Amino acid sequence: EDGYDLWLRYEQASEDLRPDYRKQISAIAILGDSPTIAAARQEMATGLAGILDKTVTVGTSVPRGNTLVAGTYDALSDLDLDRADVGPEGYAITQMRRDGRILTIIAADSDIGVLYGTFGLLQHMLQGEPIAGIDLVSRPATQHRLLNHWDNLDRYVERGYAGQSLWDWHKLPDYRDPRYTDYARANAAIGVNGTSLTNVNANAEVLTPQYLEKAAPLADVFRPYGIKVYLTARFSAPIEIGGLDTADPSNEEVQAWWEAKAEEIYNYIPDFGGFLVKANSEGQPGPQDYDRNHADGANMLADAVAPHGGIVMWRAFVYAADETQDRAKQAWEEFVPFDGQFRDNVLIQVKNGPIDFQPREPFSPLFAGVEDTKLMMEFQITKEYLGFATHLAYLGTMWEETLDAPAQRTEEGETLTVTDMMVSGNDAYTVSGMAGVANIGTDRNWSGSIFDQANWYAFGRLAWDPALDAETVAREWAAMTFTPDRAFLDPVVAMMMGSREAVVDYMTPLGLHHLMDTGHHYGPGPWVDDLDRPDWNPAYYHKADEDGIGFDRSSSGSDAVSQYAGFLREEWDDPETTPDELLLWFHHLSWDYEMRSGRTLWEEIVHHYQRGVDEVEAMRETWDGMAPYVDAERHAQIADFLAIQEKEARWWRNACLAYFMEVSGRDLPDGYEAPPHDVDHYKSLYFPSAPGNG
Ligand SMILES: CO[C@H]1[C@H](O)[C@@H](O)[C@H](O)O[C@@H]1C(=O)O
Repeated sequence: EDGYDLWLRYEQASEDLRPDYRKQISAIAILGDSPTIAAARQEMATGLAGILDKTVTVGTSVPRGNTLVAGTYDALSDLDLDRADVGPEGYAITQMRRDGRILTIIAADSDIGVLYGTFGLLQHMLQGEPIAGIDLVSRPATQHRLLNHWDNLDRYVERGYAGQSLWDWHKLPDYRDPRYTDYARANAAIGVNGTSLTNVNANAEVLTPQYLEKAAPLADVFRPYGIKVYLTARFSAPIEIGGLDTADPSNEEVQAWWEAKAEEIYNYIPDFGGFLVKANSEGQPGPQDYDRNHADGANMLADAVAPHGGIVMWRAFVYAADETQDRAKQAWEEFVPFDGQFRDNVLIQVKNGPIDFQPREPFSPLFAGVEDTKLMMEFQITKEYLGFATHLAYLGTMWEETLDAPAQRTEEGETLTVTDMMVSGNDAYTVSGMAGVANIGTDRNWSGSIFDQANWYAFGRLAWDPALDAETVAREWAAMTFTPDRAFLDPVVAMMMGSREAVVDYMTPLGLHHLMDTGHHYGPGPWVDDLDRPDWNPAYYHKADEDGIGFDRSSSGSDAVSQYAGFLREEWDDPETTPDELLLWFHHLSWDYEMRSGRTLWEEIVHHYQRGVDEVEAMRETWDGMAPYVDAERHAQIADFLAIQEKEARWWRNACLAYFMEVSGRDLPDGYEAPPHDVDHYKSLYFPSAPGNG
């Protein structure tokens, strides 16, 4: 057991369920004849053979007996079904009795809906649910559900902790690694329908014929699984590979170059999804280099792909040239003035928080800042700031917290969440999307650790249905990855549900952020204060001195709080009403500030760092007790990684506390163990061979 099969392990159903499943599914047919239907047939055969533990053939016409039958409503017209409102990608699964036999029916409007429904039924069974009387409809809430790979053409993955890039450009186009198919299956199983193959720190080369020829077979492999290929567009490509001397979006030659380039790409990949762009951020070229704005840049690319049905995802992760202003405010300031000026096929892709994928941030104020601009969520599945692949941190809770956060109030007093803002508009489905920065590489288990697979899974599920709760998703995943046995699921799901908060506690509690060491972003570095840009330094973010700690973003500080809706501005402007979780994000407070708990701020900080370590100890204990339910190989790897996590949770706790003790001149309150070393020791540690550096 090496984790390769992800959520597609198709273990046989329990003794309680198997006889009944077998009785209700004595014959199987999937009607239709596209490559997508063929993929559904193949998946159904493989899946049911495992679950029912018998040889399974999937026919192409409705057989006799208790039958499972799948197809589009058109293909199933003989059955005269009531059509459910499943939309272009959704499906319905129902049961009915006909002529004394049981029919289990998967129906959809499209072939891809049939494939999603196939996965849906298999997953239902893998999660240990009965199928008698099954009656469900599932359709995605968002239209574009994409993985973003930060993969370089030399197969190095930026912030990747799971080996090399899957895309073997050297052997493409001639060799189509079977792994590409498994990647497509795993993604289709969770509803992901797009993949951007290359790093947002883009290399223009990928747009040359040499690479397009290699990207085309990837698109061919993914197509039956409903997955479109996207590429990152380097804004200066017209200069680098086009021989022009400018990339100015108002220049007609530049526009014509992109139009021709789009045309060329669509010749290789007829259903190419479009471009993902990082511009004017961290040294990437962009329209501002020519005194143009984000809308000018995005619209030029949007016009080039529009005739072919493509979209542009333009990232809002920007760094303003003015490095003295609060970085948390920058995206809002660069995008809100252009609200309403972006083309219809442009989505602005916004990181969940205003800074950068920290263990906890408030949601990005952009989500409530624009009215006539389509926004899409960007989550980071790869755990750049949450312990890479070794630390167990289930991110479903973090994403749920963002998606469900109240963001705006209507005139009628109705509260709208971030999800509401993201999918708002007349036809939410057609104007919305979610992107996840992939954690996938060539490691046998794909994600660098078994539990990191849960984050890939949760991303897909929440992109499909942002209203799902994180616990349900964790349960689904754990049941399919290990066992639906409740004696395993209850403790393990509880462990997953608390895991991200443990990381917050031992890394950056109470609204602290960006305390990691520079470059690798793995270990603690709160003392770092000498990097070129002020806003690269942890010291810029925590502002700890002998009097207090925290970043004042209230109306008397940077006033970032005013980028939020009135009801939030009011709540967060005052430390007394700001929730503890965001306290030091918005306020600079004295070490003696009295917390709701009755502790002083200093005591509270210490309490959280300790709690984080305790929590990881408890996770190890939980996992030790799970040995009877998990194969030895996976159990041991997870146990080893938890041991690493505990060691490093202590490292974070001790290093941060030693540093804060030094700047504040305080000792630890009674009952807490002092860090074994002073801060100089932690400063002198360095982290060798960190993967994933930018
Ligand atoms: C791709 O660059 C990344 C960079 O490695 C990462 O450290 C930062 O968090 O975010 C950047 C971004 O999101 O563009």
